[in-house]
Amino acid sequence: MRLPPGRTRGPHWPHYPRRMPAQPAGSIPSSIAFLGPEGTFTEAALHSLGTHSEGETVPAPSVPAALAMARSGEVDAAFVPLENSVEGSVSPTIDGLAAGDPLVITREVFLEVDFVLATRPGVGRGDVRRVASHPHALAQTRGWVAAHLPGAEVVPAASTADAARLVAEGAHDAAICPEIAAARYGLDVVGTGLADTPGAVTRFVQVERPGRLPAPTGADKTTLTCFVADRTGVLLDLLTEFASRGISLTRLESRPTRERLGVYSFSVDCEGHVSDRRVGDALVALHRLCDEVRFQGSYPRADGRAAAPVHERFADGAFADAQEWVARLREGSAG
Ligand SMILES: O=C(O)C(=O)C[C@]1(C(=O)O)C=C[C@@H](O)C=C1
Repeated sequence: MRLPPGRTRGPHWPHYPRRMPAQPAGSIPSSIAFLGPEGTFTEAALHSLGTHSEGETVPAPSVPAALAMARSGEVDAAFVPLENSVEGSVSPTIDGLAAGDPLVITREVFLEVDFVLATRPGVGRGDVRRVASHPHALAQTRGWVAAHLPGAEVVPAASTADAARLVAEGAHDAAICPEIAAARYGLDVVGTGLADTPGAVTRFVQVERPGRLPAPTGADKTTLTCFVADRTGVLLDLLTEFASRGISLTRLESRPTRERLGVYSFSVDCEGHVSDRRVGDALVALHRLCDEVRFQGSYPRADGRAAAPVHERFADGAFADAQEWVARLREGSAG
């Protein structure tokens, strides 16, 4: 099962891991930091786009480090995991985008993830006493590890590829990682199909300093973080602004603000682009309602799902008509 020596990248990149269909072109920054080291799912997702040569992609040791590189201008963009269909959101990304200098999402990519067990040549599955991986990967393979490596110590690593690198250095016995990471660090694959839920998908995002807003495509998403006062019904008020304009949410979660226990912000993905009148109108309302709304980008959706049909009541023309009507009233006309 071991890949031939030296076969790290190249012919197998386009084939594995599998990218989800309907990837939009998006904007192409010239340098991009990704959660590294080489061999992570994040790197695989980035390369699956086929838009970057190796020299333009820079491995970062962590999600906060990748975001810091984009904020400082050391690179044009960062590419990081945001959520997984089994394990949920990647909190260093959600929280890292909600605080600090603004960054906006300009592209999303979905990648199916599955894991292998990788060891140094000669170390069998029965020899594994310490197994390492990224916490999200450990969570997605908990059942497999309990069944096949009972009693092994489970150690978190900065990424799946970092776990593979540490195994190659002798720090741990085995890594749970992508097959490409096993190949990259010269490890043997001694177990495949480790995911407890086959077909799991991770969503990755490209983020940049504000300045480039991807053009609307008709199938877009907008991401926001809403900071609200701690008062009864505020979440209902917030949701009403979307529902009353026919805007479907694709993700909603609360995150602690770190101010004190019980004070949360809401991280929201909704359908539509800020240049759609209904989305712009909802943002106007949220700006009034919330202590702060952080706009985190409008970008083409890449999950292959069609946008929910927009009722004519919520189409751009309906908003334009209504605004013109009010303008006429303000000029003294009867409407
Ligand atoms: O460690 C990696 O390979 C990553 O790209 C990170 C990450 C994550 O953050 O969830 C990405 C996909 C998998 O779910 C496991 C780990």
